[in-house]
Amino acid sequence: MDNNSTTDGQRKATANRDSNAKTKMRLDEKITSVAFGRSTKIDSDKNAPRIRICVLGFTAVGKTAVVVRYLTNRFIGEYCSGKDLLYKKTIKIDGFPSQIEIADTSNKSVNRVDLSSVLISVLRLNSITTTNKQAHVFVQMSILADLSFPSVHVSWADACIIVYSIESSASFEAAATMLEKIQSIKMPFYHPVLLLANQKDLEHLRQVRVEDGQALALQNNCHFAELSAAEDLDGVELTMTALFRDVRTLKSQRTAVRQKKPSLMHVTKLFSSLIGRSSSSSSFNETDTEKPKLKSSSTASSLHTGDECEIKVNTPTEKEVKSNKGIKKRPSFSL
Ligand SMILES: Nc1nc2c(ncn2[C@@H]2O[C@H](COP(=O)(O)OP(=O)(O)OP(=O)(O)O)[C@@H](O)[C@H]2O)c(=O)[nH]1
Repeated sequence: MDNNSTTDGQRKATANRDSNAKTKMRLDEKITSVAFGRSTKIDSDKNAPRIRICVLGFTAVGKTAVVVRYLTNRFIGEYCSGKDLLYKKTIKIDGFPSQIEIADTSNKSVNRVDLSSVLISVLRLNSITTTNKQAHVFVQMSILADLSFPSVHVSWADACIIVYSIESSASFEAAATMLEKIQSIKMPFYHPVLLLANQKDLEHLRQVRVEDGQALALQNNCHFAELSAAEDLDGVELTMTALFRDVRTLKSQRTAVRQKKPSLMHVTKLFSSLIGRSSSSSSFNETDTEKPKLKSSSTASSLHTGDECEIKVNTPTEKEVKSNKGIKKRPSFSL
């Protein structure tokens, strides 16, 4: 009995030490990791563009292993998972700093719906005939499967990395479904996705051919790489950097387009000046050369106050009219 409790105590102490070591590993090299959704100060260049990545995939395919490998250059073997984590680091891409934020999602996350408990309540609620019950459960299951999908993380991200393992065809099928869901969330915009086949070192256990991965990536217009987080440090580095570069280029292109887009103010001004010009040209053909100015003034004021100010400078106010200020006086003749 005593022996057992001592062993338990020792096991707990070892587990604590291990988890502390893992946390330490995550926090060095200026990497911050927090629960997804919490805000932290980033110890970095605030002007550097931000790149947000969401890593998702089937259970135990090496999502955390890939992220930690990229951020720390290390492969540890066992990772404390079970919750969604957000890693932050400032890196240089082609010599320019970028703030990288990587959301590492976990299928065991307590933040998302606890599938088993919801499923049990669904089954309890079903007091109908067996056939109907089966159909019902099937529908509920598909809804629940959707609830487990990290839609919030995907919407938040600029790009996604879907990880599967070459030794698990189930993880490959899950990756295909996730790809579809991402496209449906991000439509109609192009959203960079990296389809990452991990655990390449387990060649003898391979279930997914490299051609199948390539074909799926091609069908969905996304990046593809097959590597091993355990053995291929350069591969992880190059693949991730290529994705970040793609995101950065895309973001700067979108910003440029947004800046070029005429603002509402611009459009209104343009419109009012066009209306002003057209009305003035039509009235210009009439008789009085002074009239267009007055007409354009009234049209502009109803459309845009900015133009009104400009034009009013030349238009005498009621007060000015009364005091005869601002009106060209006719030369007076005295007999
Ligand atoms: N052989 C080999 N094992 C790997 C590789 N990448 C990860 N693993 C192992 O796969 C297991 C799962 O790795 P994790 O990184 O925790 O996987 P995960 O997808 O984050 O897991 P969940 O968040 O629990 O879904 C661990 O035991 C890792 O050591 C790899 O490239 N090769």
